[in-house]
Amino acid sequence: MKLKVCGLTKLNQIEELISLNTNFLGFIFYEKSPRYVLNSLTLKEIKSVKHHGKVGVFVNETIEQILEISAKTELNFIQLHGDESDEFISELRKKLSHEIKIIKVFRIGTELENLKFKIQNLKSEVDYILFDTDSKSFGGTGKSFDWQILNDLEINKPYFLSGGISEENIENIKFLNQKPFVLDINSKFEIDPGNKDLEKIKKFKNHLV
Ligand SMILES: O=C(O)c1ccccc1NCC(=O)[C@H](O)[C@H](O)COP(=O)(O)O
Repeated sequence: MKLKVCGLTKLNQIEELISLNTNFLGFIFYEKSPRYVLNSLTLKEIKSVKHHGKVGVFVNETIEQILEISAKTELNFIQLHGDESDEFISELRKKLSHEIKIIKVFRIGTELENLKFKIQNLKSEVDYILFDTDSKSFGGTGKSFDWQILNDLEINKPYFLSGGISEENIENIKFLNQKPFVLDINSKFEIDPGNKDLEKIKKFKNHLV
């Protein structure tokens, strides 16, 4: 399983995570997040990060903004974390460079009825799925959802698992029929929002081998 560390805001921590072979680096471009990256880093600084797994996280952002930010920062993945429609994704795909992959987020809350249908009818324009816990703040809550729900789904794309992943619950991965392609960690590995606890991340990485 691969690892994504999301909500990065510090260049020295990013460099250390790269040296630890972290597979995906998540940058949040959502102003309301306490991990909004542009409060700490410039577009140029994000561009200067040399890595093939740079993920930009967007919440109900316009296509123009996504295109502008991804071009200026040289993102490799666009994570759509809001309520983006199929039409929006198709439009974005047409305009986005084909080297950039799209991750569509499914936030899991109490509304489970349409989930099966949505996953089965997912547009081919989507390259990866990410499952997170639903909340008013969209993400970064540190709360996990009931992973058993995933065992009732036919997941036809590689998926990222997120939402409160920590050393305490990682063992439960063994109960999943289809294993995640990537584990996405965030607030459970922070000293404060955007400031990662690298020692804790190093320790966690031992669970992935
Ligand atoms: O982390 C945020 O502040 C955030 C805010 C709004 C949308 C997405 C956000 N994070 C995106 C992620 O991919 C997180 O890793 C994911 O939500 C899990 O976070 P956590 O529950 O803290 O492990």
